[in-house]
Amino acid sequence: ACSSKFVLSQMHPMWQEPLAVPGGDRQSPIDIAVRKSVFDSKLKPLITDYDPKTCQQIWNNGYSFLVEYDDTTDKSTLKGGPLEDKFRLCQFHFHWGECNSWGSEHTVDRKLFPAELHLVHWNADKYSLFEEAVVEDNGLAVLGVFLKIGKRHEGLQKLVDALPTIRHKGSVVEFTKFDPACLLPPNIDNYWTYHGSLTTPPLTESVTWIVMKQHIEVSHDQLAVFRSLLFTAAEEEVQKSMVNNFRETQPLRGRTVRSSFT
Ligand SMILES: COc1ccc2c(ccc[n+]2C(=O)c2ccc(S(N)(=O)=O)cc2)c1
Ligand SMILES: [Zn+2]
Repeated sequence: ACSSKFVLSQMHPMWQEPLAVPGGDRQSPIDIAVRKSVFDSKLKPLITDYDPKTCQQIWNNGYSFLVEYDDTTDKSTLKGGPLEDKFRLCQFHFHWGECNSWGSEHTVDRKLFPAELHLVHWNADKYSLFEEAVVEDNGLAVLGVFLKIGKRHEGLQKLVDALPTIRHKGSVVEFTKFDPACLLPPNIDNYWTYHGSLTTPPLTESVTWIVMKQHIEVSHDQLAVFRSLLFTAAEEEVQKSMVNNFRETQPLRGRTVRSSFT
């Protein structure tokens, strides 16, 4: 039973009605219908080059928790795959459910995963700041990785151990020397890619999505710690558990999802 103070799985206002963007015809997330995706042999392998020294802090922004990187130089970058330019890593975060039956944003043939990792990058060849890139068609590239419940993820544990120190919205702690490459699946050459949007406000249609076919495994207990976070700030009367912070899948509107594998 949940204690009186904590209203569990209170749907966060932002997610009660998935906001529709007027005229938005490239919204995210989507369902990836595998048999309708089109193999594109011109898609190159993805090249990630992350420097753990650029890791700066971890904080609760009231939607998710973010691990933020210094993106003032080209130290942590993503290129290749569907991308023409070099993109800089600015942050990664997750989306998850109140239970292990759902929580991911993208689905694969309508299959839901318990959580989804997003590594957010912006086009440093064309723009000089994230804020500039976030409103441009080719401004952002987000790498999505599905999480499944299984064996404990050793690399994730450092992050899980920091979560109790950022329980409330607005809390920030220093977090350094974390290599986000440890959160990628062994094979990053098998992925789907399509043009979409941010999945939280401002929902701007500036994202080249690259969703990994291969998932990573985390333990039940590790994911349970995600759910101990709160949407609410310390001073708020009613505390709300940070769960179900995912957006519903959006209409494809004629888009094609390409695959890098057959
Ligand atoms: C211009 O005002 C902004 C711009 C971006 C904001 C934001 C608030 C939260 C997240 N963001 C994000 O940057 C953001 C939001 C969603 C995602 S997602 N889930 O990867 O699509 C990535 C990044 C406000
Ligand atoms: Zn996200």
